[in-house]
Amino acid sequence: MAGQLIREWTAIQQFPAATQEKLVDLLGKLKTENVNTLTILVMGKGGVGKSSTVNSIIGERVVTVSAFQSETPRPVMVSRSRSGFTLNVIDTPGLVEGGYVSDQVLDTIKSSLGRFLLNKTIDVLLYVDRLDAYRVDNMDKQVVKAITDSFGKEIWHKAVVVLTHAQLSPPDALSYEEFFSKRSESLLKCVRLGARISKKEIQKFALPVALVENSGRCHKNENDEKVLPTGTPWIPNLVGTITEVALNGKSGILVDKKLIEGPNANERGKLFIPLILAAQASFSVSSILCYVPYSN
Ligand SMILES: Nc1nc2c(ncn2[C@@H]2O[C@H](COP(=O)(O)OP(=O)(O)OP(=O)(O)O)[C@@H](O)[C@H]2O)c(=O)[nH]1
Repeated sequence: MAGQLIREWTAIQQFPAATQEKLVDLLGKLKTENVNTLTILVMGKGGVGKSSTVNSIIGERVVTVSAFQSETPRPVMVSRSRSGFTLNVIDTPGLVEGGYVSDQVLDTIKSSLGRFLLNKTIDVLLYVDRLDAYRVDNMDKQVVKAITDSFGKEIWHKAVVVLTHAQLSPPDALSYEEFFSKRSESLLKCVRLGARISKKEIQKFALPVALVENSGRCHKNENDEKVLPTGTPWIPNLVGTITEVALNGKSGILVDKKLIEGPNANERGKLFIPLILAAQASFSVSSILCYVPYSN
């Protein structure tokens, strides 16, 4: 991991004792399965809580959070180690710019992954959105499609759908559970469409959903752990889901030249050859026509 600074994961001690205990158990589970490094890629639209979630997982403010577009240069990889175990979390910019999925942002993400992780794997994708959004539209499908086109359909084997702003009071007469299941079902439907997961394949792609409440005003239980309205402490729950996905037997996504440059990079290059040759030819012709020989 060229030039990547790996710090000791001291912020784990900032978590309440009950959370620390569960996290240490989960890291132990990974280590018994010979997983000594876990690399998590965080992606989604802008303003959905990607950076806040990264900070919540690490337990300190490692990336800037802003109500407006963040000014911290991203992608950024934060690495922490603890008792021989290394956690890498990669925060990325929002994938939508000016109402469209930005190819430029995707290219920047891929080239940064080349710097951070060449020939290593992405073990888990956190696909982040908000629980308190009431609509799923074509843009959501386009974002998932763009991720699928760049990383392959297999990335959804390693995905957790993360819904932030989880401490909400549902509208109308819906219970929290009903609201959650409606929102997550419509988002999962959209992810399956964008990822081209057919009805036959639904069983193969588990797509677990984890709830997150990054706000400092998140309710706490008697052990001082941040809890969801259902009473579940969400940090160990999220890390538990990440651990299950990491150990689900499917391969991680290898960051190789093909992924960084795109599967058809050579083909795309070939398409441009006739254009380049034509431009060169017209340049030579115009140079000849413009050449006025010097005469005495
Ligand atoms: N109440 C609440 N606010 C949140 C939560 N997560 C993020 N926010 C707020 O939402 C805003 C955007 O959060 P970020 O973490 O910067 O979101 P992002 O997806 O990284 O945004 P971009 O930088 O635009 O890509 C900030 O004002 C956060 O404080 C959450 O779970 N609950």
